[in-house]
Amino acid sequence: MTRIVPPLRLGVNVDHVATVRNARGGLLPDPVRAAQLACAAGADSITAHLREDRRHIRDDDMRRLKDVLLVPLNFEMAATDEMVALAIDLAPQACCLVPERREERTTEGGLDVLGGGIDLARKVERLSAVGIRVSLFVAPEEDQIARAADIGAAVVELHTGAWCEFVAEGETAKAEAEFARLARAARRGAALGLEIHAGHGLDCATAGIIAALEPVRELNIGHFLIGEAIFAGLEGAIRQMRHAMAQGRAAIGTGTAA
Ligand SMILES: CC(=O)[C@@H](O)[C@H](O)COP(=O)(O)O
Ligand SMILES: NCC(=O)COP(=O)(O)O
Repeated sequence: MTRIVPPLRLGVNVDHVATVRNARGGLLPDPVRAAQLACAAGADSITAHLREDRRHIRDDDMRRLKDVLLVPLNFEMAATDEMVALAIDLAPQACCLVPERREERTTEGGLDVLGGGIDLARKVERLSAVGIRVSLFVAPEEDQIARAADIGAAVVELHTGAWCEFVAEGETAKAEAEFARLARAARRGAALGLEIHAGHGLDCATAGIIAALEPVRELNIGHFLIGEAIFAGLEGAIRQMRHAMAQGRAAIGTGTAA
């Protein structure tokens, strides 16, 4: 019997186009132009993280993205009152609530959904009430995922950063243990009715591996693609990524998937 494997979407994160722009001031390179190119190359959605310190994406970038995109915009943001108000005003198709610390170099760890209490639950409710699909960016911890379902999130995005670091450092045993945690978390979330996304630090190799986890429906990838675009162009980088994801997905049901 033929297995119908659900498709895997690619969300392209354009934050680090803005990082390069902001290194010199001015308007170039423009993350909105990168987003349009990414869409032409086959991105299913665009992700942008409006950090509280505006170190890369800025408010005006979010407005312009919302104005021009024909694919869903995934607004990544800290779970603060300021960001919730901005998101409600902008009305993107999706919001991903992430933990944020000013002094961090990049997003460390997952959102503490259990510790977020009623305040986080209310934020999820306010965003959902205006039709925004809410995702919580979490470490692969089953109790956090169960709480995400309890407070009405539609999606969890599993933080793949620790796994990718172990892979890059050649820490094979740690990488295998972390991947097993991701696989368990994905199954548990799907069983609770959550849609499962994954992202952070993925490259073609790791994306190809995680693509073979059937419950995972979307990967959000930025830093690698924007870096690889220097060598292969954005279209070329996205083509390579799509190929890696398709190969990983094709392994499902053949007995060769992880
Ligand atoms: C939450 C997340 O994984 C992405 O937003 C990614 O972190 C890119 O932004 P930073 O590199 O600023 O964390
Ligand atoms: N949510 C993860 C994301 O959008 C991209 O993360 P990265 O590929 O830039 O590390």
